[in-house]
Amino acid sequence: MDIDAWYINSSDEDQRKPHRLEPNKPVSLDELEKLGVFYRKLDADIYESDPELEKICKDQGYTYMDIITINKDALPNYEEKLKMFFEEHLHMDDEIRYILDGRAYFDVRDKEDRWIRIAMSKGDLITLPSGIYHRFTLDETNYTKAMRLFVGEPVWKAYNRPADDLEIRKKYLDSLH
Ligand SMILES: CSCCC(=O)/C(O)=C/O
Ligand SMILES: [Fe+2]
Repeated sequence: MDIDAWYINSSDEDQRKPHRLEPNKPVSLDELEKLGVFYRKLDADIYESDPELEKICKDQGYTYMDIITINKDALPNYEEKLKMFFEEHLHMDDEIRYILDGRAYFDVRDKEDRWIRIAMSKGDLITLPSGIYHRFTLDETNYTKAMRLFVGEPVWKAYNRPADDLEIRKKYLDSLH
């Protein structure tokens, strides 16, 4: 399974640009898994009747799913939401997203607090663990459609950084040892 992830520079350029270092410093699936980030590729053309997706949901206990389309015309309060998604934050629960169409980036912090950018495109399913600092942005295509999965009723609340005193953050940091 292949993933395109890399360390980013800290330039103030448009967040939608790749922000690759020169030379590029890629991050492997193994390195991401050590941070608790899991990735897999599915066939998004058959998401409505995909036995593989059904099995994942059953095994992981994902009982909630909805679909969000993120572009200027489809998402109410588009600019405000994009700004919110790009604020560094964490959640009390895992963030599970399955890209059905379009492209986007998730950024996650590594153990040394450096940003890693993960390129997401059609068929990519990602799980970010509860307590990890992260953010989300569209890329320069300005469009993605994603399934959001959840165990039980969804809780969308984001805790912006600093949230270091939260138990979930401490638990996450402990899990890295
Ligand atoms: C692709 S869904 C929008 C992003 C989001 O829900 C979130 O919490 C980003 O961190
Ligand atoms: Fe999030």
